[in-house]
Amino acid sequence: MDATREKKIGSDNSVLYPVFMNLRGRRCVVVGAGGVASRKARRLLQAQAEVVVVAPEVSPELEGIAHEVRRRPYRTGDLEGAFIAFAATGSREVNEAVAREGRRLGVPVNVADDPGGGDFALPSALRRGRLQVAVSTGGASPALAREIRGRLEGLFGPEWAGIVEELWRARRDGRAPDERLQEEVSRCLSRLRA
Ligand SMILES: C[C@@]1(CC(=O)O)C2=NC(=C\c3[nH]c(c(CCC(=O)O)c3CC(=O)O)Cc3[nH]c(c(CC(=O)O)c3CCC(=O)O)/C=C3\N/C(=C\2)[C@@H](CCC(=O)O)[C@]3(C)CC(=O)O)/[C@H]1CCC(=O)O
Ligand SMILES: NC(=O)c1ccc[n+]([C@@H]2O[C@H](COP(=O)([O-])OP(=O)(O)OC[C@H]3O[C@@H](n4cnc5c(N)ncnc54)[C@H](O)[C@@H]3O)[C@@H](O)[C@H]2O)c1
Repeated sequence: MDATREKKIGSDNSVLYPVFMNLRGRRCVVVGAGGVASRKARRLLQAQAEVVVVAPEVSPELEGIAHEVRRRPYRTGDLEGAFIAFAATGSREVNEAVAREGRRLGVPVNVADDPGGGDFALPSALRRGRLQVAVSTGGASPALAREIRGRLEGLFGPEWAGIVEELWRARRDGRAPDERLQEEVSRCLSRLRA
């Protein structure tokens, strides 16, 4: 195995590299169609990715999300043309096979049942429009990440979506945020102090 590949999630003191990735129009292959695969596919849809689902049975919800459904077990070749992939079946062997194909093709793979086996892990994230706050424990405790995210939900009200949208518009148009907007940002920031 390639030495750079041996640095696995949680296996040493390195931390995962935090990144917000632009997946718009990118082909993302999701292998599996249970609760975990569906959660991942939902977020891919929000990112406007082109989702390909591979699984023997696919729920109507996933059918609605998927750009393409391959209604059968995974087979080698399914990752061809993928930008990234998700191994989220209930079978360790199948998930490992997906990870192997990813390594061969240079396609990064998220492996749902093995915090040490994947190329990237998903954070627990809250979303208010364009604003996202993401929490990761690097596979140490997904339950803790979810718990922390849950507490942050209460801190960030729905008003943040509008504020960040307005900031985005001003930035896009090359305008400085006006005084009213600046005051609103300050008010919301001061409410974040616990
Ligand atoms: C954050 C979140 C994002 C997402 O997936 O969207 C996420 N897991 C979430 C939920 C969740 N995970 C688990 C349960 C059921 C039990 C429980 O509650 O503990 C639930 C609850 C549920 O499913 O409701 C158990 C679990 N998770 C992993 C394993 C494998 C292992 O550790 O061996 C097992 C044991 C499986 C088993 O034995 O059955 C692995 C991973 N899970 C990760 C992310 C990555 C590390 C993130 C980090 O540590 O920061 C990583 C490494 C890979 C990845 O998937 O990227 C999402 C919360 C979303 C939210 O609600 O905000
Ligand atoms: N990362 C996480 O957040 C997290 C959370 C909970 C559980 N898990 C792990 O994720 C995995 C999936 O969990 P789940 O609750 O979605 O399971 P599930 O049993 O609901 O779903 C498994 C899916 O895999 C599909 N599948 C089985 N064999 C396949 C094959 N050969 N090719 C393609 N698809 C196949 C099934 O059709 C089904 O859709 C489990 O291994 C579990 O340990 C991960």
